[in-house]
Amino acid sequence: MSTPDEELAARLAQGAGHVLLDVRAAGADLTTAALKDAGDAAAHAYLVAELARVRPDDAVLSEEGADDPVRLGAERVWIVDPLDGTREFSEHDEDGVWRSDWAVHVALWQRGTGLTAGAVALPGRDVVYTTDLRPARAASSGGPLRLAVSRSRPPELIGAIAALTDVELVPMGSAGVKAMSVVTGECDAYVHGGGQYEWDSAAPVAVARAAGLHCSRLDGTPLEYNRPDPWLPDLVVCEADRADDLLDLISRAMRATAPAKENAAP
Ligand SMILES: Nc1ncnc2c1ncn2[C@@H]1O[C@H](COP(=O)(O)O)[C@@H](OP(=O)(O)O)[C@H]1O
Ligand SMILES: [Mg+2]
Repeated sequence: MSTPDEELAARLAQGAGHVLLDVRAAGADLTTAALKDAGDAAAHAYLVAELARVRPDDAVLSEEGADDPVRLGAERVWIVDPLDGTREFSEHDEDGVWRSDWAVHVALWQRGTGLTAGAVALPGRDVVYTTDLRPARAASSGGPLRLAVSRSRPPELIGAIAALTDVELVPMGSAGVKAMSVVTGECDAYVHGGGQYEWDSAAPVAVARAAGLHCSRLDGTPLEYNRPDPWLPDLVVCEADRADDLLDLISRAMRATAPAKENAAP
């Protein structure tokens, strides 16, 4: 049974997704930059208006809004990324079809509990993943470790992991899409380092945790949300029973990249 907050998260993520599909359909004549801006702005406006209407007492932290410090004293904070994978939203694939690896993230953080509800919509694929809906997860292939990685800026760490073990890199846009690829079993893990913000991972982590997956910082420490500085630069999402092995592999890969950094020219 889903809670009212879970139902709301799903409805808002789906609603913002419809707004984004409309923006893209109407924006054929826009430049890529203008299309990205229009999508970010329209999805943000929809989300904050709906939250103000149905949850007027809750605070909001959105990638596209000014950060209101009232959230730091709030009991309930909606952490939203109106358009994650903005770049992919504005691009076509090699067949000339609009790319579908972008997402809308809606998560609820509550004081003392952390992330309590969340939804990740993939509007280009007409699917919404939520904290109360557990899709059947395809079994692990047993082959190389299938890693979901950024298609535009794969972290340096990924190369170091690939040097230590047999991996299959699966490039795609959007943190939400990558995390959901682990939820469905398309990939074994999503490993990210080098930079991100709370809104990039809050809803994906809420959904992945509800699906029984391990989610943490790369050093295994907890992901914490609604911090004064929303910078949350790294994370790993993977099957719970391979978390220890993967965290050990990440630790060795990080040690392998560290000397190169120390010796690098300033
Ligand atoms: N090094 C970095 N610094 C800041 N944000 C980053 C980042 N690497 C990835 N991200 C953000 O994480 C999301 C997924 O990126 P990617 O598809 O490359 O994995 C994107 O969010 P937005 O599209 O909402 O900006 C992107 O901006
Ligand atoms: Mg994002």
